[in-house]
Amino acid sequence: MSEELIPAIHLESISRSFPGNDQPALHKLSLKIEAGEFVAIIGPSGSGKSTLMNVLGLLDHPSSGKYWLFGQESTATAESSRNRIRAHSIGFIFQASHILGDDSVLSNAAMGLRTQSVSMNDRTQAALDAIDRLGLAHRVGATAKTLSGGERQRLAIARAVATGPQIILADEPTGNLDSVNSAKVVSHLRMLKSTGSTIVVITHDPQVAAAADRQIEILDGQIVYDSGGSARNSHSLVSPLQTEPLHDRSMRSLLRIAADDAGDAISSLAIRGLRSLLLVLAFAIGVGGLVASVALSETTSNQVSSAIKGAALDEVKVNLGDAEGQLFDQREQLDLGMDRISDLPHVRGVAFLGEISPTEAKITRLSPTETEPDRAISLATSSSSYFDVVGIDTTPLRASVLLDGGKSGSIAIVSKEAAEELGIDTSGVGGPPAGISLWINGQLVQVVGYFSPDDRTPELQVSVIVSPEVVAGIDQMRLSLVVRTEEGFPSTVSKAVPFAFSPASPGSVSVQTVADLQDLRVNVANDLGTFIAVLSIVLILLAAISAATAMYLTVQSRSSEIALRRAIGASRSLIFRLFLLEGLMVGSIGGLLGGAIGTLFTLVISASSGWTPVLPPTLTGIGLSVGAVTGVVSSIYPAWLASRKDPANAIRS
Ligand SMILES: Nc1ncnc2c1ncn2[C@@H]1O[C@H](COP(=O)(O)OP(=O)(O)OP(=O)(O)O)[C@@H](O)[C@H]1O
Repeated sequence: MSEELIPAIHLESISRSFPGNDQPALHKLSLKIEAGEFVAIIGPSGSGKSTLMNVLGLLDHPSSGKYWLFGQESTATAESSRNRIRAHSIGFIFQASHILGDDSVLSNAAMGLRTQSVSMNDRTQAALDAIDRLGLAHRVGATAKTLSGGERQRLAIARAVATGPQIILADEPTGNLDSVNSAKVVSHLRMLKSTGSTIVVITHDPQVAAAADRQIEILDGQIVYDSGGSARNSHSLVSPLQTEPLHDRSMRSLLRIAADDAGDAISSLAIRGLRSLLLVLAFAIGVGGLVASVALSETTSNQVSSAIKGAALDEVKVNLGDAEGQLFDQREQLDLGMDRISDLPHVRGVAFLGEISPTEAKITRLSPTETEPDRAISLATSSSSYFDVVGIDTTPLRASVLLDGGKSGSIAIVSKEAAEELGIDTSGVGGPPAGISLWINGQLVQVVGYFSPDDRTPELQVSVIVSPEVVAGIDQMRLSLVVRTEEGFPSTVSKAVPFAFSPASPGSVSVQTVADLQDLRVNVANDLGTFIAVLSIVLILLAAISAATAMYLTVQSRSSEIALRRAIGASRSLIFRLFLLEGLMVGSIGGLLGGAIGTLFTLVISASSGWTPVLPPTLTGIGLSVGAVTGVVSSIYPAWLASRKDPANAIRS
C-alpha cells in the first residue's frame, strides 16, 4: 500500500447546529491531528466535546465545513463508505462501555471483527489477543455482565483495538472508574499510542489529560486552548482509508456472512428464551390450526366420497319422514307406493328401511335386563328386498328372505361388527350357530344371519336388522326408501318418485339422489374446513401482531446494542437482516411445530372418528412456509425501525 505524509485528522471550519438550539454545538472549528498523536480534548459540560467526537467518528454530519480523515474528504462520503471506515479504521471506546451484557467476553471483543466479516478463526484469534493484551484472559468465557466496571471498560478497549484501527476515539474512558482502574486504562492507551495508533480522548480526568501528548480545550464549540502538536513519531506514516468492501462476494464469503447473521439471530433468540418460546408457540397454534383444517377437510372429503361414491350413480333415497307406528297401519299403502316406484322406467328395485331411534331400542345378548354393550348398536327393520337393492350378501346366503315373515317369526340379521359387540362368534362359514338369539326390547329374537355393510350403507356398520313384527310396538321410527336405478338414472328417477309414491301429495316426499347427498356432505366438509381455516388465519394474524409487538419492544430495549453495532460499522442492512432473520426463525420453527401439531390433531380426530386420515405431502411445507412468511412479515416494520436508528443519538442514550 502507498504511504503518504498527511494528517490523520484535518477539520476546517466545522460547525454543527441542532434544531431548537440557538447556539451551535460546534462553531467554525479547525483542527489538525497528526497520525500517531495522543490528544486529550477537555472542556466544561456542554462545550461540544461529544459532538466533536461524533463528527470525528463519522457518526454525525457537520452542518458546514470540511473534514479530511487520513487525507480523504469524508463529509460527502456515502453512508456505505462511512460504515466501512468506521468498521476498519476507527476504534470507539464509549463512556458507558456499551458492552452486550448477555454475551460472552470473547463475543463482545470479537464484535467489530464480525462487522468486518473476518473469518471465524481469525476473529477468535484477534479477539483473544486483544483480551490478553487488556489483561482479561482469565475472564474470556464469562458473561460480560458479570465483569466489574473496570473490567468492562478494558473489554470495551479490547473490542476497539481487536480490529486493528488506525485511530482510537475514546469518550470519557475513565468516567465511571476509580483511580486504580483509571490508571490501568491510561497505561493501555499509552501502550496503544506506542504501537502507532492515533488516539483522541475526551476527558474530564486530569490523570488522562496529563497522559496525553497534547491537550485541546473547547468552550462553546470552539478551541480556546491547544498545547500544540507533538512531533511525528516513527509510526506516524499513514495508509489510505479502507472504503471499499474488503471481503469478496465469493460463495464462501457470502456463506460466512449468512452464518454470522444466523449465529447472531440464534444467540439473540436464545438470550430472550422465554419471549422466543412464547412467540414460537403463538405461531405454532396459528399454523397448527391451518394445517389441521387443510388435512381435516381432505380427510372428511375423502371419507364422504369413498362412502357414497359407489352409490352415486344408481341410487335414490326417499325420506318418508318419521313414521309413528304407521309402518304396520299403512303397510298396504307403503307396498302400493313401492310397487308404483318399481314400475317406473329405469328402476331396478325398491325397498324400505325403518330406522328406530336409539332411545327406543334396547339390544342385549343373554337377558333382557343386562347392560347394553358400550358401543351403540342401531336397530332397523326391513324386508329381504333391501339386501337385494343395496347389494349386500348375508351369511348364510338368502338369510334375508326370513325377514319377509312366515313361519320363522321374530328374526334378526346382525352386522358383523354388531355381532362382535354382542359377543356372538362370527367365525363359522355357515352363519350363526343354531339357537343364537338376542333380547330386543324384552323380546327374544333369533339371529339367523350376518351381513357386512359396505360403503353404500355406512349407517348400518354396527346394526341389527329385524323382521317388522319385532318393532311393531315402537313409535319412533324414521322411514325411508332406497331405489336402485339403472346406472346414470338417479336424477331422472328422483323426479318421478314423489308422484309415483304419493300421487295425491307428491310434495310430502323428499327425494335425494346420492349424488346430491354427496355434494351436500362435501359442501358441509368444505364449510367446516373454511371455518377452521378462517379461524386459523385469525390466529395467525394474532400471532403476527404479537410477534410484531414483541419485536418492536425488543428493538426499543436493544437501542444501545443497535447503536453500538451501527457505531462500529454495521450497515443498516445488517441490522435490518438481523431482526428479519429473528422473525424468520421464530416463524419457521413455529410453522414446523404447527405442522406437527396440525398433523397430530388430524390423526387423533381421524382415529377417534374411524376415518382414514388423508395427510397431503405438502402439509409440512405449508406449515413451514406460512410460519416463515408470517414471521418475516411481522418483523419487517420493527427491523426497518431498528435499521433507521441514528447511531450518534442512540449511543448517547
Ligand atoms: N442531538 C442533539 N440535539 C440537540 N442538541 C444537542 C444534540 N447533541 C448535542 N446537543 C447540544 O450541543 C451542545 C454540546 O453538547 P455535547 O454533548 O457535545 O457537549 P459535551 O461537551 O460533550 O458535554 P458533556 O461533557 O456534558 O458530555 C449541548 O448544548 C447539547 O445540548
